[in-house]
Amino acid sequence: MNAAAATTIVGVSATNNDFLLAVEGLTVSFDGFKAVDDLSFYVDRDEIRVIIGPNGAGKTTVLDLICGKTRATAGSIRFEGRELTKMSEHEIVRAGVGRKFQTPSIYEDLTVFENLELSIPGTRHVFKALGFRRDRAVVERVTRIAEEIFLADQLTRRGDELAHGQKQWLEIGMLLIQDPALLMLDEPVAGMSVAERTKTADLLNRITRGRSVIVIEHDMNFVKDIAHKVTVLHQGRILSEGDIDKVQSDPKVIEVYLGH
Ligand SMILES: Nc1ncnc2c1ncn2[C@@H]1O[C@H](COP(=O)(O)OP(=O)(O)OP(=O)(O)O)[C@@H](O)[C@H]1O
Repeated sequence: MNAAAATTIVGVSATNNDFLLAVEGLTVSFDGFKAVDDLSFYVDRDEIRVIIGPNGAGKTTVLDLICGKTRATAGSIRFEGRELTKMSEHEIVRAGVGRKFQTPSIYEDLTVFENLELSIPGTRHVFKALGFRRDRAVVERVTRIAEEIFLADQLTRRGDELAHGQKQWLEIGMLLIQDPALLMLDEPVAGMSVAERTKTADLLNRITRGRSVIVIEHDMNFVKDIAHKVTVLHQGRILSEGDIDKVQSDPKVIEVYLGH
């Protein structure tokens, strides 16, 4: 069911739990400036949603609001029926929301294996404990994720030895190993080669079985490869929304974004 249909059926507010994420009336003001202004959008289960828009449109701020880094001035963010605006960042992570920032933040002095292992919920303190041994389940889980992110043959390499694209994949893997129901990625292919972008599109298309992904992106070729639906932001509001063809041919979008 799409957002419009849900709104029609339930009337005023589409608090419909069919959606993985329902953002309604979301607003944040910084000293009176509304970076996000009465924004509503809905993300389906297993959907890849791409958010595009000019610089300063509010894209990163929307992700900051969803993950709890920034507090909303008004509005609601319902995720699997739970209200995120009232939860701390840690609670939001535990509820199943993973967020990757623009620059990779892996542990440079640890191996790929160790980076993934440390990201498994609950292993951080076990790792430090005397006599900790890796059990087979951990090894299998790390190996499975490493295969997904094209790093199966890089497990013993240190983070600082990886190429930029490999670091980006490792960070996606560090989120995937936590098995989030919603994964949010801010410009994941920035600085990647064309071949790496193609592999990343393949990776994102594979991982949406059982989870949804929100991606902020400027590279329209990449957007075409992954987007189920595109939301175009401008001045903190939705300028256009729909499939890539609809959005690309929308005169308003061409005027403020694509035509530049
Ligand atoms: N903590 C903050 N305090 C004050 N203003 C902020 C804050 N965070 C964001 N803004 C402002 O809100 C607006 C939206 O910023 P945001 O980073 O969300 O845009 P964006 O669409 O992600 O842009 P870009 O494509 O350049 O990353 C900008 O004008 C920015 O300066």
